[in-house]
Amino acid sequence: MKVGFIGTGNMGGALAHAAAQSPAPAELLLSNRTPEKAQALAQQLGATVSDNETIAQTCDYIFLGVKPQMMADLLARLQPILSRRQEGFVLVSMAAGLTLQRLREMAGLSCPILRIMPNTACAVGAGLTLYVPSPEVTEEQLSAFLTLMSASGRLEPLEEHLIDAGSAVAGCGGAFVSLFLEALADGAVTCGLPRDKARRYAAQMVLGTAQLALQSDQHTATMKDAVCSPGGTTIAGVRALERGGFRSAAMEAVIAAYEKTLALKS
Ligand SMILES: NC(=O)C1=CN([C@@H]2O[C@H](COP(=O)(O)OP(=O)(O)OC[C@H]3O[C@@H](n4cnc5c(N)ncnc54)[C@H](OP(=O)(O)O)[C@@H]3O)[C@@H](O)[C@H]2O)C=CC1
Ligand SMILES: O=C(O)[C@@H]1CCC=N1
Repeated sequence: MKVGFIGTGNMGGALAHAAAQSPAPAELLLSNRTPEKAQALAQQLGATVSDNETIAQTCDYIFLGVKPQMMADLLARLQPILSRRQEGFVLVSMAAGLTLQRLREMAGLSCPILRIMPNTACAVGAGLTLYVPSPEVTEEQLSAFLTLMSASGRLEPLEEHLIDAGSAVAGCGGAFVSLFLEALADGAVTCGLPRDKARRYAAQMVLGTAQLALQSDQHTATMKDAVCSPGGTTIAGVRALERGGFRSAAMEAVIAAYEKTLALKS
């Protein structure tokens, strides 16, 4: 199987990392506007540097890793090549906000398309990828895609009308949590902890808390109560977060990301 990545930036690159770890080895072709980026990644992954046209002509799965605003131009350029092939390939779009219908219009084709919403943790096997296949995607194509991406972390099907809301938390949330990690580390550094320890402790604690939330049936409110001793240290910190509008800020971040995703459609 041949798998091509057009656009090997933050997200395309992370998915290429995952594809390189697939239990069903595939030949990986990488193309990027700035070729040095594709070259560096190809060296790391044992992949081949290619170009958009070759990928469109030869690959079974064509990952489109460009910004949503660049997708129309890219697909218009690929359209003559893809229309000559007619079948035997799947377009995989990771672009925020672009619906299957919009992608079909841009490609000028009713070919198999997988609309996915991954996150950057796919690079280390701890990602979450939401996906919605177009009706043209066969069971075999979907199954091969899921195997190809199985080293990326969890893969979950989602109805298309929910994918923008899912994207606001699963796709964008990594940036919000990174800010939180940075702030936690800054707090600990202010209290005298060396920077490397502060960063590591914060990341390990967030990882562990997320695992506890996923693996136990506890509500997060119960998890919070279990850390807060009456009259103790944690509740003093919780009070400070509430004073700063922490929960409201986190909600607003997700809602703002969702609203911006909707704006990308227009
Ligand atoms: N970053 C994330 O966490 C997530 C991103 N996404 C989606 O992934 C897509 C890419 O985002 P992201 O990786 O962050 O963006 P980046 O800017 O990091 O990557 C985009 C890449 O596409 C390359 N590129 C642009 N035009 C072309 C072209 N015509 N041919 C080949 N390569 C091209 C760019 O090259 P150059 O090196 O020259 O800039 C760049 O490396 C977006 O659609 C976004 O919505 C989805 C989920 C999460
Ligand atoms: O910021 C963005 O537009 C992309 C989409 C989801 C996460 N990052």
